Amino acid sequence: MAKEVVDAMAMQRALTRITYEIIERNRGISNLVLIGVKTRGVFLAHRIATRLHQLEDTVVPVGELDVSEYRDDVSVNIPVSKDAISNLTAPITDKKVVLVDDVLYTGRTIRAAMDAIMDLGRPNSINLAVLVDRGHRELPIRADFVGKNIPTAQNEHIRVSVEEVDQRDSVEIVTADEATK
Ligand SMILES: O=P(O)(O)OC[C@H]1O[C@H](OP(=O)(O)OP(=O)(O)O)[C@H](O)[C@@H]1O
Ligand SMILES: O=c1cc[nH]c(=O)[nH]1
Repeated sequence: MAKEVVDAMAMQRALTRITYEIIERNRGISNLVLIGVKTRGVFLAHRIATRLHQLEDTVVPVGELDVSEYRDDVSVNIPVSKDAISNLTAPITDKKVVLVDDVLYTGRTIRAAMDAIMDLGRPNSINLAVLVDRGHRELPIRADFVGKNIPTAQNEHIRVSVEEVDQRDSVEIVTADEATK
């Protein structure tokens, strides 16, 4: 059975709060680049960029990162490469990078994401924004901006749905069995 823990309004509010926190933490948004982790992190990054544009009247670039082949727990461990990042035209050296993902769990995806970014150049800083932190980290990684902390059991799964691909915005806790359906 799925239990909704964040509805569409709450997701919008969380993304708006994260946007304000990004502006505050960076004392503005000059030199900022957002990098969304596929799949749903990319859509969340674009939503944050839209809010940044509305609030600061500045277009912040959004890169798209696909680390699915590069995580260290898949059977073939291919070294992460800068080619995993698309849509970015300007160099990221000296930029303040904010990585955006929907769920932070073991931290392995974010570790792979940081490898890909460091392969591209030397950013001034990398911060992490996630919609949900569900705990159970296996690496020393934490998020700087969190939409909602949702304590979970190992055998549960967080399912994030976004309008752009799932025709609705929500966060649900589902059983591991349901997650594979
Ligand atoms: O902290 P971790 O243990 O790495 O888990 C978090 C990652 O898992 C999910 O991606 P998934 O691999 O399911 O791909 P998807 O986003 O395309 O569904 C989620 O979107 C995060 O990227
Ligand atoms: O619960 C989880 C764990 C990893 N990735 C998800 O999307 N949900």
